[in-house]
Amino acid sequence: MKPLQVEHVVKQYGDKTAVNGVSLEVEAGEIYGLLGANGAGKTTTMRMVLGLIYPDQGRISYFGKPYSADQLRMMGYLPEERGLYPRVKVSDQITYLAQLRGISRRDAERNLKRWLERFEVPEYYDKKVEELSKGNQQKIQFIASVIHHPKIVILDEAFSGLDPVNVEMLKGVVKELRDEGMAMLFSTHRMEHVEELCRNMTILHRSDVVLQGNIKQIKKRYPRERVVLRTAGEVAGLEGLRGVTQVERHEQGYDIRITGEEAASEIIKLAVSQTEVQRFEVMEPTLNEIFIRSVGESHE
Ligand SMILES: Nc1ncnc2c1ncn2[C@@H]1O[C@H](COP(=O)(O)OP(=O)(O)OP(=O)(O)O)[C@@H](O)[C@H]1O
Repeated sequence: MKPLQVEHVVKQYGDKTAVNGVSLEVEAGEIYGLLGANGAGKTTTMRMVLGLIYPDQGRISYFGKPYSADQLRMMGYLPEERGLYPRVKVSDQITYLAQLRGISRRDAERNLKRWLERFEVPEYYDKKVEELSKGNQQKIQFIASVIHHPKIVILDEAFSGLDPVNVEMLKGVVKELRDEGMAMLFSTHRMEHVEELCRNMTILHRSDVVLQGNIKQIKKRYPRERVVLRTAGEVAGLEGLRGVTQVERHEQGYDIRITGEEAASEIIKLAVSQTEVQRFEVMEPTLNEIFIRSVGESHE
């Protein structure tokens, strides 16, 4: 049984369709990317998955069953708008939330201590939330979403407000939870995080699914139109080659836009005839490029 199955869900607010027939499945041990421009329908989809709002049409199942209070206990949610009480002590707040999700106070305290150690901030146990920096509050909010060992977790912009060191730390934790079998629905505007963490994704645009599937396979469907060339010296005449549309010169070499892979072999021939080539690579499109393209295409 899949932890999470969303089938053709539709949600309307008055005559505005916020989500128009979205289907997706998240496996155990998978981080699933949910992407889309502002207003695309991501939050509405996540709220339906959480049972906070009901779909007008379609179905959502959790390990093959419809929504119930038991399902709520096996879910965790990191909302984009953080919602901790500033004046309440971290330990009181998190153990309270954990108890609401069905675990004993003793287990909650033990789990919290373990999590604070994992995040290298054990001293926060007795601190009030308002005493912590924004990034450190974010760690506490993350702990709140996983303290009860949920089987399905929804992470909305999990890394926002964190410095690069803390982003890496939280990424490490997210990967560990994935490897332990958690199913995660991961929504973000940061494509590089999706690229690194997710196997499958859905891109929504104006309430519709515009692109969906395995990220590696999706990338293979798009042409390779960028060449990275690193050389010891100058290469003259790149702009004049057939199929080359743009040449950017950098300290270490060139980034070149091409219309097809034939142009790539002309580039390497020209470069080796003039200087030492240190790196030559015809790049796959980035997820960022694919996102802009698919959202752009659906605009048209
Ligand atoms: N409670 C509501 N009442 C009316 N319209 C709503 C409501 N919630 C969302 N919408 C509309 O539904 C559409 C989808 O909104 P949603 O919040 O799901 O987008 P999103 O993808 O999460 O956007 P963002 O990236 O900006 O958070 C938007 O046009 C929004 O204005």
